[in-house]
Order: sequence, then C-alpha cells, then structure tokens
Amino acid sequence: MMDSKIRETLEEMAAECSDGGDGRPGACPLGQTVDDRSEKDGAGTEAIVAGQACGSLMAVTATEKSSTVFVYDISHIDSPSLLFVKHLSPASETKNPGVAYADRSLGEIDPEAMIFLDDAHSPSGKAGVMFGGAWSGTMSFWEFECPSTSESSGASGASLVAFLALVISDGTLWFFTSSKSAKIPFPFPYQNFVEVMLWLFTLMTPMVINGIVFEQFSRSFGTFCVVMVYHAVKNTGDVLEDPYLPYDPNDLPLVSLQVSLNTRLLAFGVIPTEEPEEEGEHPQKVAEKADVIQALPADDLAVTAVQFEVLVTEISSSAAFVVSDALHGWLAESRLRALPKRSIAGLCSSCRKPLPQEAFTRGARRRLRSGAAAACEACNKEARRQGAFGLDSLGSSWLPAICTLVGGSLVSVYLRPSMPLSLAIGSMLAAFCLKSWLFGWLGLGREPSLETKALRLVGEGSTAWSRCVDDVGGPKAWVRSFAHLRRGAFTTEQLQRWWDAALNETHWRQPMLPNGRLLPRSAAWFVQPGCSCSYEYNGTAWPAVEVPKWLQEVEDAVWHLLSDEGLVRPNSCVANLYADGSQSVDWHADNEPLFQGLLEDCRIVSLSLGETRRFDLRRRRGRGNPYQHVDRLSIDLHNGDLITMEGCFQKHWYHRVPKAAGVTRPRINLTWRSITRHEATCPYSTAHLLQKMAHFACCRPGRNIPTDWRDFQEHSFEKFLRTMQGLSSGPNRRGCGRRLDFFESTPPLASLVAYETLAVTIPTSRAQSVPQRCAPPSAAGIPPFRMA
Ligand SMILES: O=C(O)CCC(=O)C(=O)O
Ligand SMILES: [Fe+2]
Repeated sequence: MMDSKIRETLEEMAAECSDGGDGRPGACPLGQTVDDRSEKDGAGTEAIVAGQACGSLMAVTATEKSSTVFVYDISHIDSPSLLFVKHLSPASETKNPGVAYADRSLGEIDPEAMIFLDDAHSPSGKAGVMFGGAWSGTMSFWEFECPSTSESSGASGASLVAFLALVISDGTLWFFTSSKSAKIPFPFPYQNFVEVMLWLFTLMTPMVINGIVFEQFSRSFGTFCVVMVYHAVKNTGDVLEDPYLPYDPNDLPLVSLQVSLNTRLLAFGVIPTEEPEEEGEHPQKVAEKADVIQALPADDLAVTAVQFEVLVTEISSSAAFVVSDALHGWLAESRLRALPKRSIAGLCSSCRKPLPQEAFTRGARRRLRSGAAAACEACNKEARRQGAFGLDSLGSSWLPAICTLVGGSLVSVYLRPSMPLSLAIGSMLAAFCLKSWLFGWLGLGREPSLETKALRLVGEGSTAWSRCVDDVGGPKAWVRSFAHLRRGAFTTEQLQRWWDAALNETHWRQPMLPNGRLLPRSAAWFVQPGCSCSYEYNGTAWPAVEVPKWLQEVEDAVWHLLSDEGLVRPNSCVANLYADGSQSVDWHADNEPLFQGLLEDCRIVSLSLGETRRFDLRRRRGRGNPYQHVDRLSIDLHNGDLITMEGCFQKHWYHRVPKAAGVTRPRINLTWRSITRHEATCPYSTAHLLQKMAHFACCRPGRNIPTDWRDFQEHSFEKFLRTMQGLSSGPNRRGCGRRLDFFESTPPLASLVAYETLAVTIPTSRAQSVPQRCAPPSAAGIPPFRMA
C-alpha cells in the first residue's frame, strides 16, 4: 500500500522525460527531479547502526531523502572520522527507477531500515550493512572492502606520498633516458647537433616559404611564425630538460667566453691575471682594467654574451650577403663578356633613345645584363631627382644586409631575452636577399626587355588604337604590360546583329559560387573544335562548348582588323552578360593556368556590346613590379569598343567592371584569349601533341623537321600537323623503316633557345613609340546603340 505522500512523489516524478534512461521517453531519472518536501524535512536520517569492520568500530547512517549513506570510524569515540559517503542508488541518477529496478541496478531509495552484520554473521564472511529501501521496495547487502594492511596502517596521506614518489621516479627515469642522448658523442654532442639543425631549419624555412607564398606580408609573417615557433619549442625543451640547473654541460661556455672577450677588450689585449705582474710595462693600468671587469655584475655579462652571439650572427650573415653580391656581380660581368656585342647595345630604358656603346658604364652594362634598365644620362639625372635611382644603386643585397645588421643589433639590444626573434628577423631578411640574388642570377621571375624578346602589339604602327597602359622597362627591371583601346571599328548594323545572336543563341549560365552567392553576371565559354578544356573561375567551371557560327563571324570581323598586325588568332572566348548595373565583375586578373598570363606574354582582346559600362584598371604592387606606385585608370567601354590586355599585363595589373547605379540595360562582353596550356585530358595538350608529333616524325630524319616553336607555343596545331603531313608525303620522304626518337633529334630546349636567340635580332618599331594615355571617350565616335 502506498501512502498519499509516496503517491504524490511518484506523480511528481512521472513527468514525461525525453529519455527515461533506456533511450525511450518515460518518467524522469531521479537525478533530474526535485523533491519539493526536502527543504522542509531535511535529509532525513532515519536510522543508525554500528559494528566491527576492518579492525575498526564503524557507525553507518543513511538519509531517507537522498539515499546517501555515511560511514564513520568511531574507534575513538571522542574523535570520530568520516571515512566515506556513498549513494545507495547511483543508477537512479541516470535511469528512471522502473528501468533501474527492471535491470536489478536500482539499489535502495528511501533507506528506512538497516542492520549491521559483522564478519561472523555476514553471509559473505565480510562485515557489511543490509539496507531496506522503503520507496524502491528493495533490500541489499553492502559489504566493507578493507584496505591492505600496509595501506591501512598508515595515515591517509601516506598513499598520496607514495603515488607522488612513483610519478617523480617515472619522470626521473625519462630524464635520465634523455640525458643519455645528450651525451651522444657523434657527430656532435646531441645539443650542438640540434643547434646546427635548427640553424639549417632557420635558413631553409624562409626559402621554402618564399617559394610557395607570393604575397609579401604573408610570406614575412609565415616565415617569422614558423621560425619563431621552432626556436620557442627548442628553448622550452632545453629548459624542461633540466629546469633546476643554470648550466648544461653540453652548452658552449658562453658566459666565460664573454668574460674572457671583455677582459681582452678592456685590457687592450693584455690578459690580466689574478696577481698583477710584478714587472711589466703598465702593471698599474692592467690592474685597473681587471678591477673594472670584476665590477661588472654577472647578469650584465650574461646579457653581453647573448648580444655578442647575436652580433656574430648578424655580422656573418651580412658578410655572406656582401660576398654573394660580389659573386653575383662577377658572374653577371662574365656572362656579359661571353655574350655577343649586339645584345648589350641598346636603348635607354626610359626615353627609348638609342644609346651609343660608350654611353654604357661598366655598372650600367652590368645592370643591363642582369635585366635591370640602363638609362641615358638625362634620364638617370631625372631618376636621381625623383629618388628612385639612389635606392636602386644600393644593389639588390646591400640594403637587406644593412637592414639585417642594424635591425638585428637593435633587436638584440632591446629584446635581449628574445634571441629567436632577432634570428627570425635576420633570417627573413637573409631569405629575401638570397631569393633576389638567386632569382637574379638564374634570371627567373624577370621579364625580358622588348629587345631581348620581341612582342607584337595590337596597336603597333596604327593610329586607330590608343595605348592606355604602357609599362615598359622601369627603374629596376623590365616589365612588359600594355593595353590598347579602339573605338568605332564596326558598323551599327554589324553590332546589332552580333548583339542579337550573342543574347539569344548563347546558353548563359549564372552559377552559384562556393560562398553560396550567385555569380553577379552570366557567362559562357567557347573553344576551338576538338578542345575539351573547361574554364574555371572563382570555384565554378564552364564546360567546353565549340565556338558557334555567330561567334565565328564576330571573331572573323575582329581578326580582320587585327590581321594586319600579323597576330595569331586566339582559340577560346569568354562571354559575359551583365543584365544591368547591379551586375559586375570584381578586381581580378585573367591569370587562369590555361592562358599562362603570369608566366608568358598573353594577349586578351575584348569586345563590348550594348550598354556602356566602366572598365577599371589598377596596377598591382609586388610580384617584381618595379613601379612602386599604384596607377589606376578608368575607361568607359561603349557598344563596339575593343580593348586589349597584352604582354605580362595579367601579372602586373588587375581589372574590373564595377557596379553602376542607374544602368538598367544589359551589356555583353566577348573576350578572346589563347589557351597555351591545355588541360591534360584535352587532345591539344602537350602530351597528346607530342604523341602525334612522334607519330608523324617516325618517318623523318630529325634535322628535316622544321619545328616552328613559336607555333608550337601558340598551339597552331593544325598548321603544324599540315607541315608534318606535307613533309611525310613530300620529296624528302625516305620510307618508314625506322622510328625516330623525336627528342634526340630536336630537343625542345635547344629549339627554344634558338628561338630566343633569333628573337634578339628581330627589329622592333617600338624604339620610337611615344607612350600615350587614352583619349577621353568622345561621343562622336560611338555608334548609336539599340536594344533588341
Ligand atoms: O566585361 C568585361 O569587360 C571584363 C570581363 C572580364 O574581365 C573577364 O571575363 O575576365
Ligand atoms: Fe578579366
């Protein structure tokens, strides 16, 4: 029979729980319920029992409300001690009582009755207490587990001490294991070996990071963090290895070295002894110096030791820069001597006037050969006036060398405990320097001058085009970025026809970007027949679609204009549709790997149709751009306008079409580009091309293959194949008896070198060209635009 209180309790607890303890909803586990009467009734200790257990006299009591049992040692009745507290129904914390009861883990709830059973009367032979749970309707026997004799004999703290001793002895064991490795004699004592490896790491890391990360700030920060973290870890390890001793037998005795150095310095080379010499030139003076040294506090000596070490580092790394600079100069000079004379006779990098041979000083010749600009006297003066030349003349590695020395020393003085900091900064500068030296020496990352490698420009020799960007040469190195604009080249009727076709016959796609937003314009991608390269932009891809007929017509008309310039036709086209002024393309460079715009000359020709939109251009900093200032220009592109981006434009400039408030009508833009690196799976990829070439070449002796590498580079595949086919069926045919090793007969590298050398002799008409800015758009030249 349940009394009304228990019924009330049960009803309280029957509130639905999402999980009764068995994964199903049901009454809550007791751990999630509150008995409202506890505050009034208290814990409710109902009974107490006592008896002998584990050699002590124990008293046990339990609380009715919380089913908690308290066990006391009352052997000394005037000072009883609480041994432990235990819950008699731990399962009810997490399972509702019904569930716990069913799996026999409920224990006692509301322990109203209990009996102490000593060893003699216990059913298990060990003393214990039998509890009866009024609420749970259960009865259990809980026996005492006595501690072993040794544990029970001591005070309760003894086991903790034993445990601590165990932990410490384990630690000592590992300490001795590691100190054993500290004594390894080969190839250095372990500590020194680690030190050397750390140094190698410090020097290598910046080079590796600089090879991967291009953004100036990121590479500096990355290098700094990585080097710093490793030094910090190593230093922490050093301290942890032996935290108590202020010395390590494997360390260099830096402090005593420093004391000795100071002693020598202060004594001007005379080593003072404890006892000043009885006889000598200046015994009095020596004694005074020795006093000064002894007066220096030990801490100061330690500080000077650190500074000394840093200073030695800085001086040696600076010396390395200087040596490398000298070596660089010497190599550049010897390369200069080895080259034919014509390659050093050139034009002023600034005003482009031809310079007589004598105008080149030795330094100017060196700069010219190392890719830097050589300027005529007037331009030099002007540059000096503007302050650009002064810095340049410091050379590529002097400046970082001086910075390292000064910066490192300052850091070592002001942040003396942070030696790794100065190392990191020093190594960063060293890496910049080394990189510029290596790149300079290998000729990497530098763009050839127009004399060294000719570049056919769209607007060359034509007044119809205006040059908007004319970055050639520069205060420090060559660049070759150009942009040209031509307005009003097509008739209104032509433009309308192209607009209609482009708008209606194109499968425009406006894909979702990885950030979940829609591309703020629609686009399409067209390639030459047979090409399977897809166009990837901002994490989205457009599959290859063969150039449709209408686009072929537009392309024919555009290239009819350009063919006068003898320019190779592009093999792909990106089309953009901007529905209105809210659609745009943000700052970017067309630097997709397909077009290789960061590595070689890349010509992009773009035609605007429809509404007028602004086209912004911005020169980038970094990436070897010798122009330290950022130039910006904006051009309104009208219906029918053609704009080009040429040379290494994509490397040095960004472009965009910004949003335009108030523009409600659409614009289409067609940009033709040349894919020079087809995707590996594309039939035009180099792998496929070489396979086919090998096939045709199998019948030909290598020397007869007229490999036009320029065509090869531009992938005029069909022309090339036709040549090959012509050869294999022409008078030179000798039969197909022998398979020719293509690479053996015409090594690609050799051919490329030949091409480069050939390019030196190509005369360019750029010599007299005068840089121009775009003419402001004149309304007169713009054909009227009509929306379809
Ligand atoms: O719409 C334009 O004029 C520029 C388009 C563009 O920059 C691009 O497609 O990469
Ligand atoms: Fe672009």
